[in-house]
Formats: sequence, C-alpha cells, structure tokens
Amino acid sequence: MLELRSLTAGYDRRDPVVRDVSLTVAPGESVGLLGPSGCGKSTLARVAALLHRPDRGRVVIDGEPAHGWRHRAPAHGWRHRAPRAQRTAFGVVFQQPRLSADPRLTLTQLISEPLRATGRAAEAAETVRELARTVGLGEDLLGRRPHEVSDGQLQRACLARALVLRPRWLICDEMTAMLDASTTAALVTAVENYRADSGAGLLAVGHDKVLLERWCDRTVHWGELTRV
Ligand SMILES: Nc1ncnc2c1ncn2[C@@H]1O[C@H](COP(=O)(O)OP(=O)(O)OP(=O)(O)O)[C@@H](O)[C@H]1O
Repeated sequence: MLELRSLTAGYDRRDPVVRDVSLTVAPGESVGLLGPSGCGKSTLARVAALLHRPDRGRVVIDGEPAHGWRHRAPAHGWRHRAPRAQRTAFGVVFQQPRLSADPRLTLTQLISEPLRATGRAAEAAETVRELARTVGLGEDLLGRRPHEVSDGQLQRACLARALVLRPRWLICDEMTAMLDASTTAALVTAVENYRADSGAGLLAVGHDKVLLERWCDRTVHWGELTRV
C-alpha cells in the first residue's frame, strides 16, 4: 500500500501548495490524479516519490513510514536520505524528458544509470536490451545522446530508466503531455505490460481526463483529496 497521509508541502512553509492531502494506492492498483495546471499535482507526485520533503504528513510505503527525502546538500549536489530499499521502490517519469536526462549520457547509459548507482552494472547490457524492446526503442538509438533523438524517443528511454530496478510503485507525472497519440499509446501500453508482469501500483498524474479514465482503475480529482 502506498499511503499519502495528510500531506502539506510546497516551497514556502507559510504558503504551501499542497494542503492536507490524503490518497492511497493499493498494490497493483492504478490511480489517476486529475487537476488543473498549477494546483500542486507535480509537487504531490514528487513528495510521494520521496523527492521532495513535505512540511507535514506522512508517506507510508507498505506499512513503513518514509524516513527521508532527497535534498540538496551544499557542495554535494543531490543526496538521498531515504534507505535504498525505499527509494528504489519507486520509478518516476516526468513530463519533460529533456529536464530529467543528462545530455552527456547515451541512452544506454541513461537507462542503466540506476543499475550502476546500486552496484549492478554487470546486468546493464542485457537489461537495457530487454527494456528497450519493452518500451519500443530501436537498438540503433541506444548509442545516441538526448539531443540526437526525438522527445518521444527520449521519453521512452526515461520510462525504461524508471523500470530498470523493477519498482513496486510507478509515479508518472504528465508522462505523455507533450507526445503524439501513437507515442502516448505505446508508453501507456509499456507501463501496463510492466504492471501486469510485476504487480506494481501506479499513480498517474495529469489533466487529460479521457486518457486517465481510460488508463487507470480509478481517477480522483484534486479537489476530492483535501479533507473537509
Ligand atoms: N521549485 C519551485 N519553487 C517555487 N514554487 C514552485 C516550484 N515548483 C512549483 N512551484 C509552484 O507550486 C505550485 C504548484 O506547482 P505544481 O508543479 O505542483 O502544479 P501542477 O498541478 O503539477 O501543475 P502543472 O499541471 O502545470 O504541471 C505552482 O504555483 C508553482 O508555481
């Protein structure tokens, strides 16, 4: 179970963008979270994936409260305080692949980066080939860098990277917002194939009601999440 309990979060403690929001995703369940632009969906998604520390409230992962969040450490860049088992429980895909892909890496390096970071580089070659097939990325593209591929191709690589550690929870934040209909369908199918195989739960955040209602077991609207 992924439980977001009474979360308050934002960028200014005096004026949080997420206020007392609660949401639960059951194992294997897919939940679509709908809301207008700027309401705080991305912020909530980042808190859920342990990338942004909430001001108040808890994230509870399979009964275990989250212990730490990613934070910026002076002179060290980003550091993660959550235990590895908790942070690798999540695979996250964001709206803009170019902002979340290091331009110096080839797609193979990009996809396998979480394996290298967790001491599993030896598995990279085979796993990347397999995942490239899962997300519909031709092998000829794997040696290219982000500026040499399209947004859709790069987003496929970002999805492959999100799946590489076989997370129990997937958080897709407007994953397909800038993509055409056929790439959207391919990415949604890749996520669903992975979920059917792994039993992972999904929180898909977006503003496309038709897409999320078709994709997910249930959808909730931002306005329903705040306790009254
Ligand atoms: N890093 C940041 N620093 C300060 N304010 C931010 C930051 N990121 C987002 N915000 C503000 O927080 C509010 C919520 O933003 P958020 O991205 O969570 O909304 P959203 O619902 O995901 O919007 P969209 O659908 O447009 O992506 C907005 O008013 C935004 O300007």
